[in-house]
Amino acid sequence: MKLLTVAQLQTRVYAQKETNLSLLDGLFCQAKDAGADMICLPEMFSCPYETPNFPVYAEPSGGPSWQTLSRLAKRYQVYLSAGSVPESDEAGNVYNTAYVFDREGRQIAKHRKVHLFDIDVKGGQRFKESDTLTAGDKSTVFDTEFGPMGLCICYDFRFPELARRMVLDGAQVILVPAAFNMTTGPAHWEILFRSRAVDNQVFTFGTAPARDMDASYHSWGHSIAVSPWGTVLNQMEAEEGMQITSIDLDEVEQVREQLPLLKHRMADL
Ligand SMILES: O=C(O)CCC(=O)C(=O)O
Repeated sequence: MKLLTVAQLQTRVYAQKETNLSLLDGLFCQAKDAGADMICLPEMFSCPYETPNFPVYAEPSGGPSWQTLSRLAKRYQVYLSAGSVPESDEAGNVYNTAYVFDREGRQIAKHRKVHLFDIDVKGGQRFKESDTLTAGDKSTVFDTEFGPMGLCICYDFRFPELARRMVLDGAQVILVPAAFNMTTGPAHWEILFRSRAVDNQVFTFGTAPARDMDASYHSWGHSIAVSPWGTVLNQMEAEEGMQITSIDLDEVEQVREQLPLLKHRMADL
Protein backbone atom coordinates (compact mmCIF):
# COMPACT_ATOMS: atom_id res chain seq x y z
CA MET A 1 0.00 0.00 0.00
CA LYS A 2 1.26 3.42 -0.93
CA LEU A 3 -1.29 5.69 0.69
CA LEU A 4 -1.49 9.38 -0.12
CA THR A 5 -4.05 11.81 1.25
CA VAL A 6 -4.67 14.85 -0.92
CA ALA A 7 -6.50 18.01 0.19
CA GLN A 8 -7.84 20.15 -2.65
CA LEU A 9 -8.65 23.71 -1.60
CA GLN A 10 -11.36 25.26 -3.73
CA THR A 11 -10.73 28.82 -2.63
CA ARG A 12 -12.34 32.10 -3.57
CA VAL A 13 -10.04 34.59 -5.31
CA TYR A 14 -9.94 38.06 -3.71
CA ALA A 15 -8.60 41.15 -5.47
CA GLN A 16 -5.82 41.61 -2.90
CA LYS A 17 -3.04 39.12 -3.56
CA GLU A 18 -2.05 39.19 0.13
CA THR A 19 -5.59 38.34 1.29
CA ASN A 20 -5.51 35.16 -0.76
CA LEU A 21 -2.14 34.20 0.68
CA SER A 22 -2.96 35.06 4.28
CA LEU A 23 -6.12 32.91 4.27
CA LEU A 24 -4.05 29.83 3.46
CA ASP A 25 -2.58 29.35 6.93
CA GLY A 26 -5.94 28.47 8.54
CA LEU A 27 -6.89 26.23 5.63
CA PHE A 28 -3.57 24.38 5.74
CA CYS A 29 -4.10 23.82 9.47
CA GLN A 30 -7.50 22.20 8.74
CA ALA A 31 -6.06 20.14 5.88
CA LYS A 32 -3.23 18.88 8.07
CA ASP A 33 -5.72 17.95 10.83
CA ALA A 34 -7.60 15.96 8.17
CA GLY A 35 -4.40 13.98 7.46
CA ALA A 36 -3.26 15.67 4.25
CA ASP A 37 0.13 14.64 2.84
CA MET A 38 -0.37 16.94 -0.12
CA ILE A 39 -2.32 20.18 -0.56
CA CYS A 40 -3.45 21.42 -3.99
CA LEU A 41 -4.46 24.98 -4.84
CA PRO A 42 -6.32 26.32 -7.91
CA GLU A 43 -5.00 28.04 -11.03
CA MET A 44 -4.38 31.77 -10.40
CA PHE A 45 -5.58 31.44 -6.81
CA SER A 46 -4.14 34.83 -5.81
CA CYS A 47 -4.87 36.85 -8.97
CA PRO A 48 -8.37 37.42 -10.38
CA TYR A 49 -8.41 35.65 -13.75
CA GLU A 50 -8.27 38.60 -16.18
CA THR A 51 -5.47 39.13 -18.68
CA PRO A 52 -4.57 42.72 -17.62
CA ASN A 53 -4.01 41.46 -14.07
CA PHE A 54 -1.26 38.99 -14.94
CA PRO A 55 1.61 41.49 -15.46
CA VAL A 56 0.42 43.56 -12.47
CA TYR A 57 0.32 40.59 -10.06
CA ALA A 58 3.42 38.88 -11.48
CA GLU A 59 6.48 38.17 -9.31
CA PRO A 60 9.78 36.51 -10.13
CA SER A 61 10.43 32.95 -9.02
CA GLY A 62 11.56 33.14 -5.40
CA GLY A 63 9.53 36.35 -4.82
CA PRO A 64 7.29 37.10 -1.82
CA SER A 65 4.42 34.77 -2.84
CA TRP A 66 6.87 31.94 -3.56
CA GLN A 67 8.45 32.50 -0.11
CA THR A 68 5.07 32.36 1.63
CA LEU A 69 4.12 29.15 -0.17
CA SER A 70 7.44 27.51 0.60
CA ARG A 71 7.14 28.49 4.29
CA LEU A 72 3.61 27.05 4.47
CA ALA A 73 4.72 23.71 2.99
CA LYS A 74 7.51 23.52 5.58
CA ARG A 75 5.39 24.69 8.51
CA TYR A 76 2.75 22.03 7.84
CA GLN A 77 5.21 19.40 6.53
CA VAL A 78 3.13 18.77 3.40
CA TYR A 79 3.75 18.56 -0.31
CA LEU A 80 2.22 21.64 -1.86
CA SER A 81 1.00 21.90 -5.44
CA ALA A 82 0.76 25.67 -5.20
CA GLY A 83 -1.88 26.26 -7.86
CA SER A 84 -0.54 28.72 -10.37
CA VAL A 85 0.60 32.34 -10.18
CA PRO A 86 1.79 34.89 -12.74
CA GLU A 87 5.59 34.69 -12.91
CA SER A 88 7.80 37.39 -14.43
CA ASP A 89 11.27 36.81 -15.84
CA GLU A 90 14.18 39.19 -16.37
CA ALA A 91 13.28 39.70 -20.03
CA GLY A 92 9.87 41.08 -19.06
CA ASN A 93 7.87 37.97 -20.03
CA VAL A 94 5.01 36.81 -17.84
CA TYR A 95 4.10 33.11 -17.51
CA ASN A 96 1.25 31.20 -15.91
CA THR A 97 3.42 29.13 -13.55
CA ALA A 98 2.74 26.24 -11.18
CA TYR A 99 5.24 25.45 -8.40
CA VAL A 100 5.41 22.33 -6.25
CA PHE A 101 7.18 22.31 -2.86
CA ASP A 102 8.18 19.31 -0.75
CA ARG A 103 7.61 18.88 3.00
CA GLU A 104 10.73 20.95 3.73
CA GLY A 105 9.51 23.83 1.55
CA ARG A 106 11.99 23.11 -1.26
CA GLN A 107 10.76 23.72 -4.80
CA ILE A 108 10.68 20.32 -6.55
CA ALA A 109 8.79 21.31 -9.72
CA LYS A 110 7.95 24.33 -11.80
CA HIS A 111 5.64 24.18 -14.82
CA ARG A 112 4.99 27.09 -17.14
CA LYS A 113 1.65 26.68 -18.92
CA VAL A 114 2.45 25.45 -22.40
CA HIS A 115 -0.90 25.89 -24.14
CA LEU A 116 -2.25 29.39 -23.68
CA PHE A 117 -6.02 29.67 -23.37
CA ASP A 118 -7.06 31.64 -26.44
CA ILE A 119 -10.64 30.74 -27.24
CA ASP A 120 -13.79 32.36 -28.59
CA VAL A 121 -16.90 30.21 -28.26
CA LYS A 122 -19.86 31.73 -30.09
CA GLY A 123 -22.36 32.97 -27.50
CA GLY A 124 -20.11 31.67 -24.72
CA GLN A 125 -16.68 32.17 -23.24
CA ARG A 126 -13.95 34.30 -24.85
CA PHE A 127 -10.47 34.63 -23.40
CA LYS A 128 -7.03 35.43 -24.77
CA GLU A 129 -4.20 34.63 -22.39
CA SER A 130 -1.62 35.38 -25.07
CA ASP A 131 -2.51 39.10 -24.77
CA THR A 132 -0.27 39.21 -21.70
CA LEU A 133 1.26 35.76 -21.19
CA THR A 134 4.15 33.89 -22.78
CA ALA A 135 3.93 30.10 -23.19
CA GLY A 136 6.24 27.59 -21.54
CA ASP A 137 7.82 24.82 -23.59
CA LYS A 138 8.33 21.84 -21.27
CA SER A 139 6.45 18.88 -19.92
CA THR A 140 6.85 18.49 -16.15
CA VAL A 141 7.28 15.36 -14.02
CA PHE A 142 8.71 15.31 -10.49
CA ASP A 143 9.50 12.73 -7.79
CA THR A 144 7.83 12.40 -4.42
CA GLU A 145 8.02 9.82 -1.62
CA PHE A 146 4.79 8.37 -3.11
CA GLY A 147 6.02 8.10 -6.70
CA PRO A 148 6.48 10.32 -9.75
CA MET A 149 3.80 12.87 -10.59
CA GLY A 150 3.02 15.06 -13.60
CA LEU A 151 1.91 18.66 -13.50
CA CYS A 152 0.15 20.87 -16.06
CA ILE A 153 -2.22 23.83 -16.00
CA CYS A 154 -5.87 23.89 -17.07
CA TYR A 155 -6.03 24.20 -20.89
CA ASP A 156 -2.81 22.10 -21.08
CA PHE A 157 -4.89 19.14 -19.96
CA ARG A 158 -6.94 19.20 -23.16
CA PHE A 159 -3.90 17.96 -25.09
CA PRO A 160 -3.60 14.18 -24.78
CA GLU A 161 -0.03 14.16 -26.08
CA LEU A 162 1.15 16.22 -23.10
CA ALA A 163 -0.48 13.86 -20.59
CA ARG A 164 0.99 10.88 -22.48
CA ARG A 165 4.45 12.51 -22.39
CA MET A 166 4.19 12.83 -18.60
CA VAL A 167 3.08 9.22 -18.27
CA LEU A 168 5.89 7.96 -20.50
CA ASP A 169 8.20 9.91 -18.19
CA GLY A 170 6.79 7.97 -15.23
CA ALA A 171 3.84 9.99 -13.88
CA GLN A 172 1.36 7.96 -11.81
CA VAL A 173 -0.66 10.99 -10.74
CA ILE A 174 -1.36 14.12 -12.79
CA LEU A 175 -2.05 17.33 -10.88
CA VAL A 176 -3.93 20.09 -12.70
CA PRO A 177 -4.54 23.50 -11.18
CA ALA A 178 -7.38 24.74 -13.39
CA ALA A 179 -10.27 27.16 -13.83
CA PHE A 180 -12.81 25.98 -16.37
CA ASN A 181 -15.78 28.29 -16.94
CA MET A 182 -19.56 28.13 -17.29
CA THR A 183 -19.32 27.31 -21.02
CA THR A 184 -16.64 24.61 -21.08
CA GLY A 185 -16.98 23.33 -17.50
CA PRO A 186 -20.36 21.62 -17.79
CA ALA A 187 -19.47 20.28 -21.24
CA HIS A 188 -15.91 19.03 -20.79
CA TRP A 189 -14.49 19.14 -17.25
CA GLU A 190 -15.44 15.73 -15.88
CA ILE A 191 -15.06 13.92 -19.19
CA LEU A 192 -11.51 15.26 -19.62
CA PHE A 193 -10.38 14.21 -16.15
CA ARG A 194 -11.91 10.77 -16.66
CA SER A 195 -10.54 10.33 -20.20
CA ARG A 196 -6.98 11.27 -19.30
CA ALA A 197 -7.17 8.94 -16.29
CA VAL A 198 -8.50 6.03 -18.37
CA ASP A 199 -6.16 6.51 -21.34
CA ASN A 200 -3.08 6.79 -19.18
CA GLN A 201 -4.09 4.70 -16.15
CA VAL A 202 -3.18 7.44 -13.70
CA PHE A 203 -4.89 9.34 -10.91
CA THR A 204 -5.98 12.80 -12.03
CA PHE A 205 -6.68 15.76 -9.71
CA GLY A 206 -8.19 19.02 -10.98
CA THR A 207 -8.29 21.87 -8.47
CA ALA A 208 -10.34 24.95 -9.34
CA PRO A 209 -11.31 28.24 -7.70
CA ALA A 210 -14.79 28.62 -6.20
CA ARG A 211 -17.35 30.39 -8.37
CA ASP A 212 -17.72 34.12 -7.78
CA MET A 213 -20.53 35.69 -9.78
CA ASP A 214 -19.11 39.17 -9.02
CA ALA A 215 -15.88 38.29 -10.84
CA SER A 216 -15.58 38.83 -14.58
CA TYR A 217 -14.62 35.16 -15.17
CA HIS A 218 -17.02 32.64 -13.67
CA SER A 219 -15.18 29.52 -12.58
CA TRP A 220 -16.95 26.18 -12.94
CA GLY A 221 -15.40 24.96 -9.66
CA HIS A 222 -16.06 21.19 -9.33
CA SER A 223 -12.58 20.28 -8.10
CA ILE A 224 -12.25 16.61 -8.95
CA ALA A 225 -10.27 13.45 -8.14
CA VAL A 226 -10.35 10.46 -10.52
CA SER A 227 -8.82 6.96 -10.19
CA PRO A 228 -6.74 5.11 -12.85
CA TRP A 229 -9.90 3.09 -13.58
CA GLY A 230 -11.72 6.32 -14.47
CA THR A 231 -13.90 6.42 -11.38
CA VAL A 232 -14.72 9.85 -9.97
CA LEU A 233 -13.54 9.48 -6.38
CA ASN A 234 -14.63 12.94 -5.29
CA GLN A 235 -16.04 16.07 -6.87
CA MET A 236 -17.09 19.38 -5.34
CA GLU A 237 -19.85 21.77 -6.38
CA ALA A 238 -19.13 25.46 -7.06
CA GLU A 239 -18.73 26.82 -3.53
CA GLU A 240 -15.62 27.37 -1.46
CA GLY A 241 -14.40 24.39 0.49
CA MET A 242 -11.93 21.58 0.89
CA GLN A 243 -12.04 18.07 -0.50
CA ILE A 244 -9.99 15.25 1.02
CA THR A 245 -9.22 12.12 -1.00
CA SER A 246 -7.05 9.19 0.08
CA ILE A 247 -5.60 7.07 -2.68
CA ASP A 248 -3.37 4.00 -2.89
CA LEU A 249 -0.77 4.46 -5.60
CA ASP A 250 -0.39 0.67 -5.92
CA GLU A 251 -3.69 0.85 -7.83
CA VAL A 252 -1.81 2.32 -10.80
CA GLU A 253 0.30 -0.83 -11.23
CA GLN A 254 -2.68 -3.09 -10.54
CA VAL A 255 -4.77 -1.48 -13.30
CA ARG A 256 -1.80 -1.44 -15.70
CA GLU A 257 -1.10 -5.15 -15.09
CA GLN A 258 -4.69 -6.24 -15.57
CA LEU A 259 -5.40 -4.09 -18.61
CA PRO A 260 -1.96 -3.47 -20.14
CA LEU A 261 -2.79 -0.49 -22.35
CA LEU A 262 0.60 1.12 -22.10
CA LYS A 263 2.31 -2.15 -23.11
CA HIS A 264 -0.09 -2.70 -26.01
CA ARG A 265 0.54 0.68 -27.58
CA MET A 266 1.60 0.68 -31.25
CA ALA A 267 3.76 3.76 -30.99
CA ASP A 268 4.83 3.52 -34.63
CA LEU A 269 1.28 3.59 -36.05
O1 LIG B 1 -10.03 24.57 -21.45
C1 LIG B 1 -10.94 25.18 -20.88
O2 LIG B 1 -12.12 25.01 -21.13
C2 LIG B 1 -10.64 26.16 -19.81
C3 LIG B 1 -9.20 26.55 -19.83
C4 LIG B 1 -8.87 27.65 -18.92
O3 LIG B 1 -9.71 28.29 -18.34
C5 LIG B 1 -7.46 27.95 -18.69
O4 LIG B 1 -6.60 27.38 -19.36
O5 LIG B 1 -7.21 28.74 -17.80
